[in-house]
Amino acid sequence: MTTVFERLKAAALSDWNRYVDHPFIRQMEAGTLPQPVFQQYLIQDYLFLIQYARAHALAIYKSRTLEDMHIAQGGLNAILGEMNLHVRLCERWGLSPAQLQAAPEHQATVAYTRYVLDCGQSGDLLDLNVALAPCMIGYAEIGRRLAPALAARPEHPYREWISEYSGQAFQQAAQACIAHMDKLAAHAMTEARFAELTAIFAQAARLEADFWQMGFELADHNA
Ligand SMILES: Cc1ncc(CO)c(N)n1
Repeated sequence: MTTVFERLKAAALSDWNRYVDHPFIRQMEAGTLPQPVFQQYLIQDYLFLIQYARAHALAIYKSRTLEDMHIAQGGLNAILGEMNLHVRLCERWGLSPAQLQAAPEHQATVAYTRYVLDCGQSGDLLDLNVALAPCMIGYAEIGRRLAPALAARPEHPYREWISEYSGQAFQQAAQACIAHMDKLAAHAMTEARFAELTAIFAQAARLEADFWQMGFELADHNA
């Protein structure tokens, strides 16, 4: 059976591909991504995850059943766990969590996180899950794609990042997200609704591509 996620991805394929196949990802895979670009990205991603955790918490609030609440809680836990990666890597560069939190949010971070939060505030749990989906499922797809680069190169500079997203915990969180969208759509999906959801999904995918691009811009700016 085709999942709602597969239908959304097919309907927004060019935006999806610009996100998961961005030069940032290609350079990361090859190990040629400049370190300052990665650092700027990761600092913004820490700020992103704080807001993104709020969006998962909003999904708990938007849940009308305990079952949905538990699923949303699983998503929240995955995000809070993911931030350990950011703290660990940034610590090595001499940045404490307090310093990370004090960094100014870039427009791309503000745009993406507040867009997702607004989808949840103005819409229902399905709208919110579709807005959250490119993040969870896209990073899992990227993790799987980049994992073979680690086997080929034991000293890969982006080993920890790739391991995080290709790892079982994150892969499972992405699978849960796919299954949850199917469950919610079984109650609420019409063809008109699908068109609206595609617009949300495509917008979030474009905001993801802008997020990668921001790393290059900030590194250029600070050079
Ligand atoms: C921008 C962005 N999208 C998705 C993820 C995966 O949680 C992340 N950490 N950051």
